Amino acid sequence: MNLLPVDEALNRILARVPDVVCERVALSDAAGRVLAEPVVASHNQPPFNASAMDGYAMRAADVAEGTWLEVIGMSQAGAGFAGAVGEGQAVRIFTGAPLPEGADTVIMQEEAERNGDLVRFTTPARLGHSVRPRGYDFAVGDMILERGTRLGAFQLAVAAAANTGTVKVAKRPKVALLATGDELVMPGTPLGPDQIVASNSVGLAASLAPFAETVTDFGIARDSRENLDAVLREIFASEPDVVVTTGGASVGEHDLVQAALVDHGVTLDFWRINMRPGKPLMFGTRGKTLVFGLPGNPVSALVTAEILLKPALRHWLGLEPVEPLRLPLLGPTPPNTARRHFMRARIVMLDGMTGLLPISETDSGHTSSLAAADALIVQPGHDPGQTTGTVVSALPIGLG
Ligand SMILES: Nc1nc2c(c(=O)[nH]1)N[C@H]1C(S)=C(S)[C@@H](COP(=O)(O)OP(=O)(O)OC[C@H]3O[C@@H](n4cnc5c(N)ncnc54)[C@H](O)[C@@H]3O)O[C@H]1N2
Ligand code: MOO
Repeated sequence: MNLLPVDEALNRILARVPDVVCERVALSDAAGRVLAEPVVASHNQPPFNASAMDGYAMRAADVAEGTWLEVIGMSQAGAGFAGAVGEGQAVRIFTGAPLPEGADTVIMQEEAERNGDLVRFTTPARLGHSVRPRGYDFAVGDMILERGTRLGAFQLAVAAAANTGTVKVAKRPKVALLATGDELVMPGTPLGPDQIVASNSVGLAASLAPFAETVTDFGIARDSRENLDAVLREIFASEPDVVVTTGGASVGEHDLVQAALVDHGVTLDFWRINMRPGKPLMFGTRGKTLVFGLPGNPVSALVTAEILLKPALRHWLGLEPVEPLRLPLLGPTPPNTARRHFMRARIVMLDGMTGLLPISETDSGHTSSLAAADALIVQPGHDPGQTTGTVVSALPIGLG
């Protein structure tokens, strides 16, 4: 049987991903989005030399043990001292307030002794101490955030600090999901004889949502061409960017998905990959729409989403690929078949060493073991099995 190598499958998918399309959004709507244009500082931060402490500002050279300085005024955040600090003088200052002209150092109030308008210090002055110089955080023209950065809490905060009102981000794809199978019922439904709860679309929706503008679940199509055709018509009429079906991808008589997709105008690029789980995955395009036919087995569906779908969506948004981890095995791995194996594993600390604890369960219908996994060990085809301590590659999973 002709099975496509995993890397070639991924390259063929990535080749079909369109170039990043930009859109401008308010910073307040940008959480989780990926920058399509860098954020560049248009002002200095802090905009002026600022105190990092509540205390006193003076010239370091004037501070000596027992020497009293005259307190000539106050500098508060938002209301700096208008004058200048001269020899033998100090200004009461608060955190974030502008350092007055003439002053070069701040000493915190815990190290000051105040007597009326006079102040002296219990420690020597260190020139420039407790002063944040103008532009110390970032200066005009600095690239604060690169293109391809995902905007999390810290990135949004620095963009806000840089006075950014809107950002240019990558437009996200609209994703359509469809489960197929006569045996499936929606989660929460009492099970009848021979029925199985449809779990794939719930998992896939969560997996893909961080990369998508919308993830629309088109429910369950039955194993009849009539029903499948009706749902596919509805899906394609909604003009999705990415369609993901699960089930019916294999060779059984009820595996109708491939023929139906082709009849609905999908050009099949490949079917069947040299990986486990996930062998019967199909991929094609319909115009600009990417179409993934994932296997029905729940572990196969969610693992192929990690290995092939999420990298495609990352590429869509201009995000760099996730680098594999290199970690020691905390238990042995068994010999592999000819297919590249993405083996479930937990990342744990054992005897002070962080490593990969292989999960022995390899069945592609065994969902509870996948729920316990943090990573997939990448076991090459024909790997003879590795001993504890061997450093191997693994992909972190379940991350946005
Ligand atoms: N003769 C062969 N049989 C099979 C082969 C093969 O090469 N020759 N490949 C096996 C492999 S590998 C996989 S993977 C599966 C994939 O099969 P399908 O994509 O056709 O999936 P189904 O038959 O529709 O379902 C398989 C399994 O998964 C359950 N399922 C389906 N959809 C869902 C869902 N949305 N949520 C939860 N569970 C779902 C379904 O009930 C079945 O138990 O084929 C092997 N067979
Ligand atoms: O590829 Mo199937 O996913 O091995 O069970």
